[in-house]
Amino acid sequence: MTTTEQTRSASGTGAGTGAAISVRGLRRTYGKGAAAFEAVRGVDLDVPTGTVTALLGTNGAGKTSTLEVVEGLGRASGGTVRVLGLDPIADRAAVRRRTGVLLQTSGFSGDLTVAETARLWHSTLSTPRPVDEALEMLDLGARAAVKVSALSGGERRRLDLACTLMGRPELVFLDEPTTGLDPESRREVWRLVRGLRAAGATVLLTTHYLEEAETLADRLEIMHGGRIVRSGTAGEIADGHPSTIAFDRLERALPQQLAGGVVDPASYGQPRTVVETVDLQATLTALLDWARDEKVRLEGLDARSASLEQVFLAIADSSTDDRRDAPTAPATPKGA
Ligand SMILES: Nc1ncnc2c1ncn2[C@@H]1O[C@H](COP(=O)(O)OP(=O)(O)OP(=O)(O)O)[C@@H](O)[C@H]1O
Repeated sequence: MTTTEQTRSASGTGAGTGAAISVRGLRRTYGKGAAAFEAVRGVDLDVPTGTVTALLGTNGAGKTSTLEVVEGLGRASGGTVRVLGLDPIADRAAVRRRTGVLLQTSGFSGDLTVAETARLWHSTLSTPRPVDEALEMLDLGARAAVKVSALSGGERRRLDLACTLMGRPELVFLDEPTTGLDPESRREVWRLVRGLRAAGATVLLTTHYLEEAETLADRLEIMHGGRIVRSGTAGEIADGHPSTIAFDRLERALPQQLAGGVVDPASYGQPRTVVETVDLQATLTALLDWARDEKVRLEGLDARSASLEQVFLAIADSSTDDRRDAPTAPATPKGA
């Protein structure tokens, strides 16, 4: 059987029938009084049913703090969250039956074998796939008799995933699913995520791998400083950002028309000349025409369209994280 056949198709939650997750004005504050720190500062997020959404962000941006509230594992200080049309805390049992959660660390006991761990997990679920099948899906069949403490980091991550998918969830939360995996295992996880999506499941994942987000996700949400600062497809997000032309430093000045686009190369991590442009073809043509006329050789010439990586680095560099300085909003208990 394929992942597609195995994944429960939720009645009334097929692709295009609305948002599997809807978050409005989400706030989350840690601590109290002068020590209070507002990690999430008014997040709006919609995850359409049957799609994959990637939540990206710099370290400490607030991804896990957001995800925990949506998963029903943490309380919001303000705002509303609906998951499959339900409240993830008040309707925890109903939501849990229909969702699979992969945390950053699973906490499985190292003393149990892979099969024992999977069987234990199996016993907590209402309509799970068979243990053997779940282990085979993650290529762990041959490791069934091995103690969890003896598994490699990548094998442990695959065991976590096998348990997450065992309950045939229609909504799956994956917090950094491929961290610690080798490239081959990472691609295997990507294949599984695509299979889930093809079966009509909804996936919300966090990742630090931009390639992973670009490859897997229908939509990206980029967080910084507790807020979502960019949303859209990878193409939409990169579109508003300039393309770049880079080459080794020259002994002579560039013509005015090109010099205007020269930026600090350090922001691209390069000790070279970097020219930003919103019209790559026109600027590159002007540069090459000038180089030909002036008999200048442009060593190490490199021209590239805007990438998600550039946008991400620009967000991390330029926009400030003002959470530590700002007063926090009054904390309102969820459901109050
Ligand atoms: N229990 C807590 N008490 C106080 N501060 C916390 C707590 N949990 C998280 N934070 C802080 O909230 C901010 C957001 O943390 P969070 O883990 O949500 O970020 P993240 O985007 O998931 O980061 P990473 O990519 O590093 O995992 C960080 O500054 C973090 O130090």
